[in-house]
Amino acid sequence: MSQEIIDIVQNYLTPNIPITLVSQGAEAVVFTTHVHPYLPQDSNKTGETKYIIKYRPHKKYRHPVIDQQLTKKRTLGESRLLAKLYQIDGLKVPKLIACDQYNGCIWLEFLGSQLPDNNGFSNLKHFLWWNKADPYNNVVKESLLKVGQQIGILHWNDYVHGDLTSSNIVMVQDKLGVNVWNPHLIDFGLGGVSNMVEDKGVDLYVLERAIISTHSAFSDQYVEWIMQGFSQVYEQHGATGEKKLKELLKRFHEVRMRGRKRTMIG
Ligand SMILES: Nc1ncnc2c1ncn2[C@@H]1O[C@H](COP(=O)(O)OP(=O)(O)OP(=O)(O)O)[C@@H](O)[C@H]1O
Repeated sequence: MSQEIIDIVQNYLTPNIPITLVSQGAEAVVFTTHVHPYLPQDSNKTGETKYIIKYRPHKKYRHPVIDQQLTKKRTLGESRLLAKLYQIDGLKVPKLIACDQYNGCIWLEFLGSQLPDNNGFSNLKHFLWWNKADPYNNVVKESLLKVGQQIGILHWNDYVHGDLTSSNIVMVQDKLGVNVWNPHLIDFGLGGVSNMVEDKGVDLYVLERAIISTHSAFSDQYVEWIMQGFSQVYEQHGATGEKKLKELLKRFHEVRMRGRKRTMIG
């Protein structure tokens, strides 16, 4: 990780906003902080509340003007999308707190927690690993049904994720029950509006591949539960929902077949 990028972000934020590095992806560098971008400092006296700062660094290989335009477009695009998704009934995504498109920065609500016994951050991938000793327990089943419902709500509203891996689903423990986990969808950098069954089928396929690659022994059952939850959302919408679901499942199957053929041929 380049210290240069951390210094740029720290310099931009000023030393009043201490940051901790979380990850460096292809697109963005992600930090946490305990300081809210515009509320008074004492609004987080206990220091319990954390925020995410997602920063899109300058890409040296791009022309500076194009780079600035792209950064602005992508930062604003992800922020607008998140703001819209946050308003959809039942859909769980992080709350957008602030957006500085000129500096490529988004502030978000921090979701999730560390899993017990050093099992890592509570994304779906780690959550399933954490449960591997009893892989089909009821908490896993209920959680995967809810994962499917989240994707169902997203797709039913004609939005797609674009990078639906098990790391981009964060499991948030319910305040009222230690065994209740509510999946939230994060990282909408490649997301957008789409009513195309192809885009939705690809979302489902990407998640299926992610689960097969990390939890192959249990993936059939896991994907079945996710698809059960997904289908429930469509079935709630009567004949129209059933019809759309049928088309979508057909395309998901086709995307899967194409993927298998590609893997076989190489
Ligand atoms: N709202 C959030 N709450 C908690 N953790 C988050 C949040 N947003 C991002 N993260 C953490 O930061 C990581 C990277 O975030 P994100 O996926 O949005 O960035 P990215 O650069 O697109 O990543 P990648 O290229 O790896 O997909 C996530 O996997 C997650 O661990």
